[in-house]
Amino acid sequence: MPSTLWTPLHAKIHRQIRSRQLFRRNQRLLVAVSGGQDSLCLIKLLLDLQPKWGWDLAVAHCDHRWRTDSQANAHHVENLAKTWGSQFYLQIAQEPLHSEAAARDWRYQALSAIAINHNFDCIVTGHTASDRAETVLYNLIRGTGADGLQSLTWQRPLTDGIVLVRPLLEVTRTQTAEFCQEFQLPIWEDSTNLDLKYARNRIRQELLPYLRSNFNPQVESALAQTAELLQAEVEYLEQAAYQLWQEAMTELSDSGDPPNPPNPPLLREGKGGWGLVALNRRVLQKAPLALQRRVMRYCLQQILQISPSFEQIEKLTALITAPNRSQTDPFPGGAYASVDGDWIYLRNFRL
Ligand SMILES: Nc1ncnc2c1ncn2[C@@H]1O[C@H](COP(=O)(O)OP(=O)(O)OP(=O)(O)O)[C@@H](O)[C@H]1O
Repeated sequence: MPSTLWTPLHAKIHRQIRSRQLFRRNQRLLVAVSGGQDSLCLIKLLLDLQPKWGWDLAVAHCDHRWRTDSQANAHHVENLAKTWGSQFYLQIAQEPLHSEAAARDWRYQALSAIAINHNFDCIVTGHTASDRAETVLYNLIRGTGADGLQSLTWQRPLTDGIVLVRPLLEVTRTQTAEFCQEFQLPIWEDSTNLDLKYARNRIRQELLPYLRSNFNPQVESALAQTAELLQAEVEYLEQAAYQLWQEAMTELSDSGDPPNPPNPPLLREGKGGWGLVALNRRVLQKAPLALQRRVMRYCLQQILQISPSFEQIEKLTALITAPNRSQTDPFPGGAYASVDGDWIYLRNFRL
């Protein structure tokens, strides 16, 4: 990289990394670079901050093979890595990936594989405040709760001791574009970003500009701020719900055995998950609805091995106050829940 000019953005990111403890000194960082403006801005900032922090930076690129220019894109990033003197790792999809969701899943697997094979415990991506705003809108429209709205977080565990870090979450796409222009970074334009058949592109190109001109010129930052606020609230709720879950399940030993079936284990683990969960209703009845729903979601996740729907969670939550002997309709796969006195039993007969 030609210039080591220190800009306000350098200072901001340096501060963020320190105050949020995103990275350690001398850490090995695997930076995911697509070649677009956000990840080029990211790698440039990290390369410039590198002397202060002593990081060992490497570049990873994933070729989804979904565009005719994807191989050329990969070469472009490889050449850039060479000019920066950085190690370069490439993963190529075995077959072309055409849906956004499939591409994302494969990309995280591919990045994790590089990290595991080459001893990195941290993968860094260039997600921005604009991505955060789009995610808030996208998930709001789909009807996810607070968890979906806050889902782009600064840090999240990916797999096997590898953490994903997103240091640009308070930087907008306008800012990354200006930064790339200032440093003349050679952006690889992704033609699919313009394709309006993808919901995300319609949010980016149609919905957000509409909201900006008709409701709030700062709508991106406002939505990103909403995600930031919700992140802390979801973290708090998760901790409280986890504690309640433990209490609802451990009450058994304090209050004697549940009536039926006699002496069941609280959790019986089968091949792919749990076969039986027993929850104490008296413990759950004292808790607020927000926590009751979360506990029921955990249980269904364990039993059904999928992310449960709103209706499924509501059905199970209703059993907390339902009359004795109440029962739910079967959940997918045949699992069902029933009330026996102070206890809710959730059974999955497949396990
Ligand atoms: N093909 C890829 N190879 C490596 N990393 C990628 C790739 N695609 C995306 N990423 C990483 O995921 C982040 C967010 O992905 P998104 O799909 O929003 O990428 P994008 O629109 O291509 O963004 P960017 O402008 O950073 O290229 C990127 O900033 C980058 O760090």
